[in-house]
Amino acid sequence: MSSKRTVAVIGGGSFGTALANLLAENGHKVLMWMRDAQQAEIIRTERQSPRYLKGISIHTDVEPTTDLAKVIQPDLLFIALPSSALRDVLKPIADELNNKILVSMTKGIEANTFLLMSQILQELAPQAKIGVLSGPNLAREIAEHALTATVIASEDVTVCQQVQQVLHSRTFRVYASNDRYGVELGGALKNVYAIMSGMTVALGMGENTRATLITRALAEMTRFAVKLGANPMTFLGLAGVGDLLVTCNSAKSRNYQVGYAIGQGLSLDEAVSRLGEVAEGVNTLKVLKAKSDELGIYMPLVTGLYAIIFGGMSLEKVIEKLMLAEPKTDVDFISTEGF
Ligand SMILES: NC(=O)C1=CN([C@@H]2O[C@H](COP(=O)(O)OP(=O)(O)OC[C@H]3O[C@@H](n4cnc5c(N)ncnc54)[C@H](OP(=O)(O)O)[C@@H]3O)[C@@H](O)[C@H]2O)C=CC1
Ligand SMILES: O=C(CO)COP(=O)(O)O
Repeated sequence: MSSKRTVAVIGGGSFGTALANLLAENGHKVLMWMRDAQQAEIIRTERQSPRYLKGISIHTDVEPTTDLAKVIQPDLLFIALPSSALRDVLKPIADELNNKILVSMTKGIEANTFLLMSQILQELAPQAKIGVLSGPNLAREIAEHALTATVIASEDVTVCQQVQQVLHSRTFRVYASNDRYGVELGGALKNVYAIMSGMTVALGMGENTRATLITRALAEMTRFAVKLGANPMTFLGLAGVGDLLVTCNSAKSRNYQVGYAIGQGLSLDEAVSRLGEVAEGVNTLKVLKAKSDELGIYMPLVTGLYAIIFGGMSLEKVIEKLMLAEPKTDVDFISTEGF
């Protein structure tokens, strides 16, 4: 059993709150930073979040705070901010983050730089020890104690060990990996395919279609990752196929919900504002399309979804292009040759 410590969580949305509860249930004191003082006060007094994870009680050892100087006191910090906010929130306190253990839970890619969140952390705090937590981890299911597994990825084995120690519980199992880049890339890329999957479900397209989509999505994201130097084997693990399966199959996934709403005929803006929470796949689709074009990587699903959402192409046209494209071989994506 791990020794009890004080741990910080930066970000008080669905995932930050679910993780803070897990840590507190394991006996740790948790400082949870959020930007909104009113939300913090409601959590303090009512032990419920007014916006996220409705109906979930927030443990009394989770202390909400809007004070960044206070939240950076512990040695171990989990970061659960949207990718669009991570750099801006942490930049003013970057110097204080050096020599800490920083674990990113954010599944996104920075626009313009194509940096993953742990790479931004490294840039901001070069002396920090960095890890990435990723896997099939729907926040609500974690908060409801559904049996869940995840991956902590870091080049530094002590980071993996410490995260396993503070988080392991009867309902939450943490596997270790040394492939930080692959684990993080898997978590970011799958959001795009979850949008697509939600769309096919809204359109009543059947189980053969969804199984094909998910399998070809795995091929496509692995092909992309291999071209960027990641280990394809990582994509067969929890942070690859595991996370792809859960988000492409669950109506609890916000990215799936955005796709579903678009499939019902809503515009992207309407779908995103109806959601009211972060759906990282929308930005990831843009940056992924730009990067795959730049590097000349064959990504027909990304190209097709981009054409529908940002190019005004009809779904029928995209389906026709995908189905009638040049014949290919099946498991081509593990090899770096021949495609
Ligand atoms: N939810 C899930 O199941 C999972 C989420 N993730 C990842 O975790 C990350 C966070 O997602 P999640 O917690 O679900 O998101 P939510 O939408 O539930 O919450 C977002 C949180 O970030 C805050 N926030 C938004 N913009 C800013 C900003 N500019 N500055 C400071 N704080 C801001 C929000 O505050 P406010 O309420 O004031 O707007 C809120 O506390 C995402 O990258 C997501 O992909 C990963 C695995 C599972
Ligand atoms: O990453 C997730 C589950 O692992 C959550 O996905 P959504 O952001 O689509 O809800």
